[in-house]
Amino acid sequence: MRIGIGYDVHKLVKDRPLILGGITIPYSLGLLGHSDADVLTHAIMDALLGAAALGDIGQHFPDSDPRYKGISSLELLKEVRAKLADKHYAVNNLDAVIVAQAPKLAPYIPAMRDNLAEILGLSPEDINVKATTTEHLGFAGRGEGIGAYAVCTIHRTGQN
Ligand SMILES: Nc1ccn([C@@H]2O[C@H](COP(=O)(O)O)[C@@H](O)[C@H]2O)c(=O)n1
Ligand SMILES: C[C@@]1(CO)OP(=O)(O)OP(=O)(O)OC[C@H]1O
Repeated sequence: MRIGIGYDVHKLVKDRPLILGGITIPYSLGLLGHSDADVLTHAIMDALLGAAALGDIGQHFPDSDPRYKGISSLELLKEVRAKLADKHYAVNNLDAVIVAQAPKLAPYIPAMRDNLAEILGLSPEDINVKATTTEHLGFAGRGEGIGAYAVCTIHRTGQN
């Protein structure tokens, strides 16, 4: 059994959609990035890559590469799953926290879990997503950005 951790932050700006776990959430602001800036999925990918000692998403999907401009982070997550499979690793479970003062995310979390589970070939029971405010403290509390943390465990499926 191996564990991994991921953390990411994106800035909230006007005229961008807010996409978390592949779900578009109605809000006046969205996250800025080269991809769709799905900060939750980014933290999860970094946790998975970390567990497999495969570096981080910036190394695999550089933000200088036009192939990734505007890409759905769920597409990148599929690639991360494949990269782990190439090294004979599969995911057991993951847990994540989205740090956002607003909007209220709880109603969207079941759909995020379903999306992530489908792509990772897991049951939604193997995926937990939580949300927290920071009680108006710091960049997230001021509504300047959204952060996400993720941890996961993976196991070997065969000989490396
Ligand atoms: N963007 C958010 C932040 C929090 N929640 C939910 O609200 C509950 C209370 O949050 P605190 O930061 O005051 O602990 C928490 O249980 C979250 O589920 C949310 O839905 N969206
Ligand atoms: C996801 C990638 C894809 O080019 O771009 P961004 O959306 O800017 O996200 P970031 O968290 O900065 O990670 C870098 C890249 O991997």
